[in-house]
Amino acid sequence: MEPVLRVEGIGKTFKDTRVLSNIAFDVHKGEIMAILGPNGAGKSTTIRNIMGIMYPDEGQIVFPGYEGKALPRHRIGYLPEERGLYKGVSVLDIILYFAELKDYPIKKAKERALSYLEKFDLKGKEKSKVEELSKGMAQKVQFIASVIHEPELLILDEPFSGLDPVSQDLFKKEIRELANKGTAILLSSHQMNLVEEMCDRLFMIYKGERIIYGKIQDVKEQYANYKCTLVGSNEEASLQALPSVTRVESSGDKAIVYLDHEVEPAVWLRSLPETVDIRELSIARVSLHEIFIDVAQGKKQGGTVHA
Ligand SMILES: Nc1ncnc2c1ncn2[C@@H]1O[C@H](COP(=O)(O)OP(=O)(O)OP(=O)(O)O)[C@@H](O)[C@H]1O
Repeated sequence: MEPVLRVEGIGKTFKDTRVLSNIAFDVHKGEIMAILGPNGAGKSTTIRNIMGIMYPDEGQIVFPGYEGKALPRHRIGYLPEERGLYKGVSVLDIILYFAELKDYPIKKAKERALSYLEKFDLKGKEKSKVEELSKGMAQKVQFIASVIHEPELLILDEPFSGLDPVSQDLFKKEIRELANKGTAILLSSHQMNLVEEMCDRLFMIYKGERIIYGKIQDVKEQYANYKCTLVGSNEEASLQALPSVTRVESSGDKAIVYLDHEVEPAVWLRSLPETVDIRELSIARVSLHEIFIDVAQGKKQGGTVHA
């Protein structure tokens, strides 16, 4: 796959605090690549280095299609973490202003803006001033402004923060459609469960360092053991004593039984003794969030998984 952006071993220190160490990943055409990590992990600092808002102390940012040339800003769309649009300007004018900044044809931009406003439930708001919009509406307008010029690379810093679930779904759908049309997308989030279903690859960062990098499916296969959620009257100790159980978390009649990496769910189910009381049972892989907690707490070794 064609990389549109290559981050090569960047490091950054503020005063005497090291906030990024040897961060390296690619973003390919047509994929959604997520930088995931908790607050303060270094996601925005990584993005600001890519955008040339600040410069890395070590390593470099490379746009392989533009070898040796300056950052191709007109080919990049950027939704910064700090939201903010000129408040006194109308919705349509602000979007067209962004299109003009990127040298995008205004007539085409206007058509695209109107179609996006309709898609995002903002039809009729073209002439409203930004200050008259709700926070979520303003965020939709800022998103439109970041994609109006059909960027090759789209960088979204925490695109879902502050959105209600319906708007989150709208954004998720739109981001997926853009990737399907070939846009390379890099998005950052600390809401792992939200991006779990939509990203193709991920880079998990913790305290400025990579802890996992790879395809979402490979990460899940390598790190995500199965867990069995069980409702029934069972003693925690008796569940803990079952074969291939690594740990049990129980609350009342509900228990989550975490299984060894090697376990085949069907084989494990057949091995359960008749003494286990089962009123409800489901088996699923643990979530990215749980993988992250385990790796960050040193319970599992992180690394690159067929990146
Ligand atoms: N300009 C700066 N000067 C000094 N320290 C900074 C600066 N910018 C960021 N940092 C520090 O770098 C670290 C990483 O911050 P960053 O904003 O990249 O995290 P993040 O992963 O985006 O977090 P969040 O999810 O909270 O937005 C933090 O410890 C932060 O305090």
